[in-house]
This record gives sequence, C-alpha cells and structure tokens, in this order.
Amino acid sequence: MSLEGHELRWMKHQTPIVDDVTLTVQPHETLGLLGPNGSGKSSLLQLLASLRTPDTGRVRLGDMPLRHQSRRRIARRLALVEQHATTEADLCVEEVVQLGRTPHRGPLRPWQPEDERIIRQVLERVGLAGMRRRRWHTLSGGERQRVQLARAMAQQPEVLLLDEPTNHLDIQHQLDLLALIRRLALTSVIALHDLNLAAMFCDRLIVMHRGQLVAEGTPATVLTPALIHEVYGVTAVVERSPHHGRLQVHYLPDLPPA
Ligand SMILES: Nc1ncnc2c1ncn2[C@@H]1O[C@H](COP(=O)(O)OP(=O)(O)OP(=O)(O)O)[C@@H](O)[C@H]1O
Repeated sequence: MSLEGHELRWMKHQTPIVDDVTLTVQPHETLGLLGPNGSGKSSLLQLLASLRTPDTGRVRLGDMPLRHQSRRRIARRLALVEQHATTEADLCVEEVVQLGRTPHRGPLRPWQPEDERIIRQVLERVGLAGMRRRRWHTLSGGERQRVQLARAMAQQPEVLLLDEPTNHLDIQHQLDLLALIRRLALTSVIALHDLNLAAMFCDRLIVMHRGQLVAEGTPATVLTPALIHEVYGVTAVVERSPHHGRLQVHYLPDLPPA
C-alpha cells in the first residue's frame, strides 16, 4: 500500500514546523527520513499517521484520503512507533503488545485464538518471547523499544512509521531491528539519525531541514558531502564500502592525534 503526503504544512505559533512537504512512499518501499534535531521529522510522521491535522495539505493511504477517517480505520492499515512511546498503566510486555490488536477487535469480535497466535508470533520475531510476563516499568530503554515495535506489528499494518526506532538499542539490536523491518516488506518510513544505517537499510532517503524537504532520492544521490555539510554542518567523506557494497559516511571532525 502506498502512502502520500501532498503539500503538508503544520504551523505552531506562526512558525511552520512542517513546511510544504510532498512525498510518496511506494508499496513495500523502505524510506529513510533524515534531518538534524528539530528539523520536523517527528512532526511529519505524526501528520502522516493522522495524529496531527495539517493546516494545509492532505495525506492519502492507498486510495483512502485520511482526513475524516476514524482512528480505528486508519490503525488497521497504519502503525506508528513513536520516539518516546510509553504506557501509563502497570502492564506486562504481553499486555502492551495485545493493545496492538485493539483496532481489529470490537463488540462483535472478541479476543480469539488468532489474536493469541499473532501476539506469540510478534514476540518471537522481536526476541521478547521469554519476557512476556515482565512489567513494562522494569524494562530497559532498548527492551521497551522492541515491545513498542511488537505492538505495532500486532496491528498487522500495511504501512509502518517508525520514529528513531534504533534509539537505545545496542549495535546488534539496531542491525537486527532494521533487518527485521526490511523482512516485513511493509511500506515503511523510518526516521533515523545514523546515516550509515540509513544507507544500509533504506531504498530511498528524504532529508528535512528547518521543516522543509531539501533532498530526496537513493542513498547515493542524497548522501553527498555537500548535503551533509549543508544540513548537518559536518565535513564528511562518502565512499562505497568494499565490505557490504553500501555507502559509508566517514566524518572528519577535529580529532586528537591518533
Ligand atoms: N507542539 C509543539 N509546539 C511548539 N513547537 C513544537 C511542537 N512540536 C514540535 N515543535 C517544534 O518543531 C520543531 C520540529 O520538531 P520535531 O520533533 O518534529 O523535530 P525532529 O526532527 O523530530 O527532531 P529530533 O531529531 O530532535 O527528534 C522543533 O523545533 C520543535 O521544538
């Protein structure tokens, strides 16, 4: 299923936070959303997920315009893993993941063995099967991140939006999580700070800067030293890795002598 944002604009205190952004994510494509702190990535994801209403512009999920759609209807097709997702109640891991089934349940569709099977399967896939009874508030940041991904997967969405999902994760879990997202083969948008992970796992990248979309294309066309300097203010060299064949960004700050 495709996801489109057309001329999206969201203002706060007369300042555009997301400023005239148009993008299309093709079915099964993994799109990396890059940009420095405060450039508008989370705000854009919230507009795409219909958690915020744009001042102007529109979002379309497949052939369905999102404006005026119920949250429940959207949640059967699209899931967002937010950056600081939390849960208020004192729930265990399994109960948090069960919340992902909410959009599919209703008075005429109580909890069923199929829901149970889905919960077991997603917990396995994120490597948390052994932690199903652990209380949420006892989990580490990285474990919480994986529980929130499991909850989004339990929604069985066709479109998955992730806001810095590798925050808090150690290297192995960062690589495992992004590889898992690729294997899911959903339409996905992933906000990332790590340019090398973005180059390794994304089909295409977009770059936000001060609320605007300033670059769009394959990692090879987007991740140039000029763009990295312009947007992040950092000097870098970009090469194709002889080891994995993807682009590799080397930062060149002032370093102490080696
Ligand atoms: N509700 C709000 N009210 C006022 N300003 C806001 C609001 N939400 C976001 N902003 C501002 O909009 C800008 C973009 O924020 P956003 O969280 O979208 O950026 P981001 O690219 O996701 O940043 P980060 O990489 O630090 O997570 C920031 O300057 C932020 O302070």
